[in-house]
Amino acid sequence: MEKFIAVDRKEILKYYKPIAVDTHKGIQGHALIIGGSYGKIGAVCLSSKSALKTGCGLVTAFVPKCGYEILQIGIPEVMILTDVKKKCISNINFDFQPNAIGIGPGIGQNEATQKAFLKFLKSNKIPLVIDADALNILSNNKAWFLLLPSGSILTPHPKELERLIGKWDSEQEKFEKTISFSLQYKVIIVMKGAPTHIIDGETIYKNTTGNQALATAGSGDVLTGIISSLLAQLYDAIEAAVLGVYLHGLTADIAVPKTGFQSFIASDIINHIGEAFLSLESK
Ligand SMILES: NC(=O)C1=CN([C@@H]2O[C@H](COP(=O)(O)OP(=O)(O)OC[C@H]3O[C@@H](n4cnc5c(N)ncnc54)[C@H](O)[C@@H]3O)[C@@H](O)[C@H]2O)[C@@H](O)CC1
Ligand SMILES: Nc1ncnc2c1ncn2[C@@H]1O[C@H](COP(=O)(O)OP(=O)(O)O)[C@@H](O)[C@H]1O
Ligand SMILES: [Mg+2]
Repeated sequence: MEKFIAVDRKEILKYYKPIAVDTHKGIQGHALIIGGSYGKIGAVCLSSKSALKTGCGLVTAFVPKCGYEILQIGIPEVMILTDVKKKCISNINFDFQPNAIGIGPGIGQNEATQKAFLKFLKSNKIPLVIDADALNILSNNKAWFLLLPSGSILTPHPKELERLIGKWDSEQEKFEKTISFSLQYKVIIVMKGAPTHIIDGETIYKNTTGNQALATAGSGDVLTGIISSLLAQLYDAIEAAVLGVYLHGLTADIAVPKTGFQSFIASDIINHIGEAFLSLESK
């Protein structure tokens, strides 16, 4: 039996956890963002910066070598690990224990990257947020879904969702197929769109924030960073997905009276995350 929840401010305040006075960066969550390829390092910049701006204590990015200086100079707060290859990821290798991993923004589908992703999935036990080409690679290799830790969060836009579950003839069929997929593989599916729905088995969350300003390059990459950050801060997977989508949309609602729809870009989401949090704190 399906359960439907409208995600408004009242619902969000049930999950939201203010930052403790005596916290420190070592216990505030460490997110790892894995992605990027030649020409698409910007996607990792957007995800990593939004992870920091959503409150996690530490963020490390794993990118191909060509991303090193771009990230180091662009976002000095982010730590960087590089692949042996220059233009794409070929071997995912890190020697610390992140609390959550966001993988996919800008990663591409190079054969070496696909092999590296499979090797990573075979040993990984850390909670995951999976986006963009990491999702597309999985869609082409459905057996790999069995390797995901349960409660992993997938964030497809409609075209990526179609690659995941196949075509649908009606909205109802789209939801039925997504629910079946979520139940079969024990994953949370963030069906990005206008509005975004979050599917957790038979529970459907409908987000109530956001607007057409978000129809801009990189806005999904920012969402991946936001959700990865919340997951690293030890929110439950479903809380991280629902709160992340709500905050992401709220930034656009707050910004649009100042920016208009047209001039709003993905970096404006990042610039308004603070105001989105403040609006949750206000009475
Ligand atoms: N600065 C950067 O480095 C950027 C990198 N990006 C990366 O570029 C890669 C490719 O991503 P794309 O999503 O463009 O490629 P995809 O091929 O997955 O998606 C593009 C296709 O999906 C359709 N589509 C997208 N949103 C839709 C919607 N809401 N309704 C219906 N159809 C929709 C488009 O019309 C197009 O046909 C990803 O790895 C992404 O992370 C992009 O996020 C843009 C910015
Ligand atoms: N018209 C719209 N109204 C509300 N949200 C939108 C609209 N268009 C796009 N979005 C949001 O913007 C994001 C786009 O994600 P995605 O397509 O993955 O972007 P990218 O890959 O360029 O980063 C999603 O969170 C989606 O819900
Ligand atoms: Mg995307």
